[in-house]
Amino acid sequence: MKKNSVLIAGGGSTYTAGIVMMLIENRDQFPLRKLKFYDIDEQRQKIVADACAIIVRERAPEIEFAATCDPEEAFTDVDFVMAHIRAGGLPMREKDEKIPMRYGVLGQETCGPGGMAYGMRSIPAVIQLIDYMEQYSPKAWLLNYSNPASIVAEATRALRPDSKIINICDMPVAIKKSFADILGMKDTDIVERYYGLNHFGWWTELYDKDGNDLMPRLKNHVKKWGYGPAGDACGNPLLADRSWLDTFRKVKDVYAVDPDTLPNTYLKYYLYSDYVAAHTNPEYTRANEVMDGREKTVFSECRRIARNGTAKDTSLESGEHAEFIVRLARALAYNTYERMLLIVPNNGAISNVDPTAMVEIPCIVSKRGYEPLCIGTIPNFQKGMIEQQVACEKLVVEAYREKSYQKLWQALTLSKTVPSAGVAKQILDDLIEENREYWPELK
Ligand SMILES: NC(=O)c1ccc[n+]([C@@H]2O[C@H](COP(=O)([O-])OP(=O)(O)OC[C@H]3O[C@@H](n4cnc5c(N)ncnc54)[C@H](O)[C@@H]3O)[C@@H](O)[C@H]2O)c1
Ligand SMILES: O=P(O)(O)OC[C@H]1O[C@H](O[C@H]2[C@H](O)[C@@H](O)[C@@H](O)O[C@@H]2CO)[C@H](O)[C@@H](O)[C@@H]1O
Ligand SMILES: [Mn+2]
Repeated sequence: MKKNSVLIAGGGSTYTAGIVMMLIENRDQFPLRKLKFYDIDEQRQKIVADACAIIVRERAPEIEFAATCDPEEAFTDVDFVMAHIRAGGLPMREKDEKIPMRYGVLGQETCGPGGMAYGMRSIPAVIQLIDYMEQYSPKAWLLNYSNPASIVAEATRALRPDSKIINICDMPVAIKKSFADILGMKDTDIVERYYGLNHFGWWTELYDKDGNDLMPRLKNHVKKWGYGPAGDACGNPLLADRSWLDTFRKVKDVYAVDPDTLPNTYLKYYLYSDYVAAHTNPEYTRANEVMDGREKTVFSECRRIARNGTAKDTSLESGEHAEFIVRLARALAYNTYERMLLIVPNNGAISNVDPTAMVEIPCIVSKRGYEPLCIGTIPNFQKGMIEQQVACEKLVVEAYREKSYQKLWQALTLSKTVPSAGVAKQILDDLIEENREYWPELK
């Protein structure tokens, strides 16, 4: 079996250690020869890298490990780049979330004005990663988690159409784990049909390996509990965070709008934007929760490992985020023909949606890349929502390319989360002020 060289871009991410654990645990199926980290923040990356160097040394000493901020060293001799960078870091996420709330509009990492602001920062950063990869390892694949994945995907389609990049999201995988918990099954035994945009999609069919329909049982549960557990019992670590449990519960109301399908949790931001805005503390948003929670937990554990010189008793662990990206790399490297949800050019897969939209749909993955499955015609409700959202995302990318204030204003105005062009303009003007370091100067 050929051994792989993997580069994790965004080495200082709170998710990096989880991916390292997953790569080590799965090296019989996806063998590694080299593992490198790349980041623009040397100090932040060092916290994670010092711990991961110990983990690799103790558990898989045959893997050559390095962490660097030098693009040439990072991107040379690489088979896969796994990217999860956050342009502007968590402090800018906090601004994305808080600025729209000044005007009564919800603030979210990937949805609405906050998502668009983040998109304007992420586009050049992810394009830069592609260019480094193509310069130093032109045969490599870039598997990208960096958000907002929809806008990033549209930008890569428009600006680097021939590049070997696949944009992905772990939300459907995480939701599928909830389906499995609800049904008392393994998630790998559930087959799905799903379509939409990133953080904006619907399941139309879920069945088991014998072809039995799982939708009726799931719908009965969702009507009462959303995607949360029945009652208070909960073994899912994600739902230990109150805000995630609320989101999983709110699916009950999102589902009620279209009981023929099961929705992605993120649709609450579009269908219940007033409720979300009214139920968010404008002084303490999700970015604050993450800085006080996941970031502190992961970094203090990394520092503890480095201090003790061992990771034998570590609490660091991998989850579905790591599992999904490693499975994707394995399918590309070893031709497994695995069926996975990817964000890809529509190209007719959803026949009544713009062929140039970047859609999230099931694909078959092999050494030759991905082959999307055909979805066919979708109903007017989903079609209308998708078209509005695709227009927003395309306008953000056009605004970035043309440095156009007008187009970014149109993008914000068109978002289902924003009540008027006047409010859109106020939010945009504040976002421009706070993003001067990251956005092109708009004309
Ligand atoms: N697609 C998905 O479903 C999914 C799931 C989880 C997380 N994410 C995304 O993963 C990313 C990381 O999340 P996090 O909470 O760990 O963030 P984080 O801020 O903890 O880590 C991101 C890292 O990226 C680095 N970085 C920023 N700009 C960079 C650049 N231009 N080049 C190289 N490195 C750069 C930062 O220095 C930081 O160390 C975010 O974009 C988040 O939205 C996506
Ligand atoms: O608010 P955050 O930073 O905790 O989460 C934002 C991300 O949420 C989704 O990712 C989930 C993921 O689905 C789950 O499997 C687990 O890994 O937790 C993640 C959240 O921490 C979403 O898909 C991402 O795009 C968001 O960045
Ligand atoms: Mn996602």
